[in-house]
Amino acid sequence: MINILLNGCNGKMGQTITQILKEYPHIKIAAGIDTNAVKFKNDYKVYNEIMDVEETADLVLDFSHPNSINKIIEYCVNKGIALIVATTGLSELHYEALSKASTKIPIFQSANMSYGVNVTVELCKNAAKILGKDFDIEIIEKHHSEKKDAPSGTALMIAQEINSTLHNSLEFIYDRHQKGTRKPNEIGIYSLRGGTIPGEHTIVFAGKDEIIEVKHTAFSRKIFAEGSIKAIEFIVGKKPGYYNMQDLLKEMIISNE
Ligand SMILES: NC(=O)c1ccc[n+]([C@@H]2O[C@H](COP(=O)([O-])OP(=O)(O)OC[C@H]3O[C@@H](n4cnc5c(N)ncnc54)[C@H](O)[C@@H]3O)[C@@H](O)[C@H]2O)c1
Ligand SMILES: O=C(O)C1=N[C@H](C(=O)O)CCC1
Repeated sequence: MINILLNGCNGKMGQTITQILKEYPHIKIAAGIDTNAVKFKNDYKVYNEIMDVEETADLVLDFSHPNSINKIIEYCVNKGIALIVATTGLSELHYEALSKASTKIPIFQSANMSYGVNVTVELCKNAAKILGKDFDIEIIEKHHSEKKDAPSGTALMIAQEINSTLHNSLEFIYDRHQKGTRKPNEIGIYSLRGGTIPGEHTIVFAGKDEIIEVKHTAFSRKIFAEGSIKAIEFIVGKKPGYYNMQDLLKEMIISNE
């Protein structure tokens, strides 16, 4: 049995995970944490504050807000348990804190828990290696109207991965208003917000007289929850370190061979 603490349990992802975990008897939510005391029919106790949690657990799964990162890092390091961070909108300081903590505990961080998006990243990196010099690359992301951060963590992750294959030569542009003509070393990242869109990312490779688009569409939040379950199974028993979806996929490929 794997026992988890679910940070942000009363949010959209917290509730999606609560529902999906009912189909996985080997993973139990020992307790939830949420600053919003709204009463859902959770079959686990919900705390306002992680430091007050009395239940023991193997790890913390976080789908909340960047304002809780420092506290959950402190909690996991003190307890010597693993941490999975799916929250987006993190700052450089948050990443530094996660990296420091990963010398003591296993940390899994991914702006997108779906397999599909992580395969999309690989496709785009390969395309960028071949087309990067001659094609202009731009990213368009669409999400629901309640999303707090922009651009999405996924769009930033895709841009960073593409940039790393192009020797970090790209300048990130988030807004073209009054910017003038596009420069060849730019990568544009644009956000649309509306309705209940669970998530859509389109990566455009625009060349002379031709265009390639790589697009991933999430039809529901279930894909992020299913990926989180794989991340839970992956991180349990791991040595301290900083892990991500690529590590999980590599392990899956090896076990499938
Ligand atoms: N990595 C992924 O695959 C993935 C997928 C979906 C969403 N997300 C990210 O997960 C986060 C949550 O998304 P959501 O759609 O569930 O948002 P949401 O706003 O519906 O839920 C967030 C929940 O966190 C709670 N919360 C806020 N501050 C908190 C704190 N300090 N401590 C504990 N709880 C706190 C809120 O009360 C709320 O219930 C966002 O950052 C989002 O971008 C990541
Ligand atoms: O609904 C959200 O919020 C999502 N956030 C992640 C992001 O910022 O990339 C993943 C997709 C859904």
